Amino acid sequence: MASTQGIYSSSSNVKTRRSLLDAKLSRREPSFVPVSPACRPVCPAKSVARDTPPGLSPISNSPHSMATTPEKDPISLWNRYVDWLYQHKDLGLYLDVSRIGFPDGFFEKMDSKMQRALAAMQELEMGAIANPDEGRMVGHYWLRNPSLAPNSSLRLQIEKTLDSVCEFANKIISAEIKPPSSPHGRFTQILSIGIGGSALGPQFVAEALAPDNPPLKVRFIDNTDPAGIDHQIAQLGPELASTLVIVISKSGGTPETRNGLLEVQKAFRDAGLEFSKQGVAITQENSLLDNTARIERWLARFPMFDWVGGRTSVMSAVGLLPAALQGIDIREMLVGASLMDEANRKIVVKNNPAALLALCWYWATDGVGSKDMVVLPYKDSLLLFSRYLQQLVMESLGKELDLDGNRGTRSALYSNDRESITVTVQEVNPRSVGALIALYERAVGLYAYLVNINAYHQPGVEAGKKAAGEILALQKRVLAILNEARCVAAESVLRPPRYCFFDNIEQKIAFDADFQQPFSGSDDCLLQQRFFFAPLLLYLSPPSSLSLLSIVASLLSVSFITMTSPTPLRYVLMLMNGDVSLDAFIVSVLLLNAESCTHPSFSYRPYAFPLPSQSSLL
Ligand SMILES: O=P(O)(O)OC[C@H]1O[C@H](O)[C@H](O)[C@@H](O)[C@@H]1O
Repeated sequence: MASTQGIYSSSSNVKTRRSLLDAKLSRREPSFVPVSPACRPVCPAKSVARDTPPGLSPISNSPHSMATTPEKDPISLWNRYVDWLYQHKDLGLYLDVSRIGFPDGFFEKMDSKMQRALAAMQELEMGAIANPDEGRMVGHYWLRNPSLAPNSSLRLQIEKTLDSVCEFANKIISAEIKPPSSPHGRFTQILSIGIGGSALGPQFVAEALAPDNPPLKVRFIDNTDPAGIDHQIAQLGPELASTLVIVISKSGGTPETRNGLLEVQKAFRDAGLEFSKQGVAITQENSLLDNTARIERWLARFPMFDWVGGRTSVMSAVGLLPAALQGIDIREMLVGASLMDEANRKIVVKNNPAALLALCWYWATDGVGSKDMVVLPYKDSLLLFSRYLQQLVMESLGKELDLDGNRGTRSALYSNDRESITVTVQEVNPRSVGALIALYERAVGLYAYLVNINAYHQPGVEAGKKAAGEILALQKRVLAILNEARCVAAESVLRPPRYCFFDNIEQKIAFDADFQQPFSGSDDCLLQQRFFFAPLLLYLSPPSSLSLLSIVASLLSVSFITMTSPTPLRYVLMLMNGDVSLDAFIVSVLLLNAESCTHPSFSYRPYAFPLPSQSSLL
């Protein structure tokens, strides 16, 4: 038996307990998933869901109660459990919503809204343009039942891709396709490079379902942190020669993924290996990645369809290929998801687990996302389900991620008036994992309809990627200036100079004062060209903005900044590199007349550092 629990906590309440709970949490790491729809206040002035319809009594005995106090009497609670328990016998899946405090009549009150949501879902499944921003259909449900695809060409695409995934995986596992220079004579490792929707699904499936000794072991590069990438490559060591590198990117142009690819390709070159003989791309046709893979003649390419969103792509080649290579029965996963989809089409809410979940979310969060959802997997192998759900819910329902903590048994939670939902599967196997994924995908879709938002478009994602392009260009210009200074300095002294001054840096790089640094902290997007010269003190003059400073910080991979006080309008910002000790400051940046230090990218703390004059340093 394996359970996962969704618990609802009001943000402020949970926040105060965060540090305590953070310390206690270990393997059963919860994820906090806001279910707030975008563009709505998090704290509602007035509850939408809790308006008890005329003639209905809230659960609490007190007529003045908000009906938020869950049922406490054990017999009533038992009756509630018996009344509401949803069971899917073929899937061995149980959904218990009895500890959500909705009153009698709530489901009836919501029925017309839910019926509209179900009808919209039906249209979506029939091929409606559910993502109007991009003029796209939304078809992840067809992936597990191609006969539902709105036309035969889409159906064939799905079936052909599934067949080719299975065929390729079999050939790799049986060593019919092998790496050119591996002493093992076959592929033994997978290195998957991708981020967000192109990483979390495959990671979850691997953690949940991979056998102890899979035919190929999988590793992931899912961030642009150079240390993390180096670590993965170092761990592979000589096995790089028998590693299948799968690069996953729907758009084919995500900078983080590209950085990972460039670093891995460099490792292949350094080891005298030919990357193209071991590289596989999963991406949309004609994307940058697709074209690169085609021109460089990589080992294989698999399509990602424009009608599948990244966060719901785990049943496409994105999730299926890595899973099949680990010996996971992907057809069973698809069967599980398809059976769950069938259940989720039922119009009687009590018989429809996704509708039940969506309505409970609606109730628990007042229909305006007034609480955060905490997901606690009670089974280690489902640990990553919470991370997977974070992205699914966060990107679909569009609120920033909030981290908080609550832990305890269900009854402890309940006695503290925490509402919760428990999903239980009899066994964690491909079928039940497929079903879990399908359950939440649909619940998110239905909930989005209930709160009147579109779960399928992604405003901000493309804008974010564009902004990333701008910052990369700016970083290059800053880097050129820093490197120029390094060359000049290197001519005059044998060891790296301790202090450096940069005049007119903003003019030199044509820095736009309004530029908003879209990333925080130490994103390092220029792995290939890292600035390796590290002066002790770096002066920027004239006054530079904190956005510019943050770019310098990212180039130097610094992890935090401190600020001197109390000199008004005069700041020394200490940038400290994570891998040096406190007394070995890598660089500090002197900003004169800097703007107010309230930039959200950094945390500041007073640091008693004497502000030296330039002459005393030289
Ligand atoms: O698959 P890609 O196009 O490389 O995108 C990977 C990921 O990029 C960002 O993180 C987006 O927020 C995600 O929605 C997306 O899944």
